[in-house]
Amino acid sequence: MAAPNALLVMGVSGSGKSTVGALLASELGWKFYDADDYHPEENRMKMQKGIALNDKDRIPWLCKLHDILRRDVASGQHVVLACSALKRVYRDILIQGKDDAPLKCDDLGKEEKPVEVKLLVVHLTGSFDIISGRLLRRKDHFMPPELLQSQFDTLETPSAPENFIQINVDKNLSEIIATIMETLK
Ligand SMILES: Nc1ncnc2c1ncn2[C@@H]1O[C@H](COP(=O)(O)OP(=O)(O)O)[C@@H](O)[C@H]1O
Ligand SMILES: O=C(O)[C@H](O)[C@@H](O)[C@H](O)[C@H](O)COP(=O)(O)O
Repeated sequence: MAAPNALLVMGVSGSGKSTVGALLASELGWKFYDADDYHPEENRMKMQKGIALNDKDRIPWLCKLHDILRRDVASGQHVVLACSALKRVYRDILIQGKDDAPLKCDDLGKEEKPVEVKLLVVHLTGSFDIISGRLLRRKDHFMPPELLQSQFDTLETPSAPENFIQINVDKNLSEIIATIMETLK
């Protein structure tokens, strides 16, 4: 694949997406988006109540994120997105949008030339024990640690032909960032 214009930092809740994504964006000088900031209030309330999201909850949210990625890429802006993107179909929506009605990602009108989101997926992977330990220590966050098992249950690990790397979250942050920077060289 040609050099990516967008990086997706994905994984279950507590895997380090927001932390790694923000550091990486700052290192690269790319724009950073945290998908958590784009959940509608209903989704946040649902998670706060300890109920896992389903496809119907997530798809409009992913479409909105696709629109943002495409808009930025079209203007020459490179982006880092931290987003759970647990299933393959969710990652496909981030790349291509979702054409079939009634959910329509394209609210931007017709562009003059096709815009391709060339995504490198960085999957932060780790054991349930390490990640749940981090979630239990994390303060002031709406996501209850009790939802972690459902995140592992939903997770579809990236596989070919997806353009991806996997990094274990037992590494420290500087090692993780260095690995990603090396991949981008
Ligand atoms: N590689 C790491 N080593 C140690 N702690 C980490 C690492 N990555 C993230 N953390 C910590 O783990 C917690 C969860 O990270 P966070 O970025 O909020 O995850 P996510 O966005 O995937 O939910 C935070 O308190 C963060 O500081
Ligand atoms: O698709 C989902 O179920 C959510 O996006 C979820 O995966 C995400 O993890 C929460 O928004 C909590 O946010 P943190 O990932 O920051 O814990």
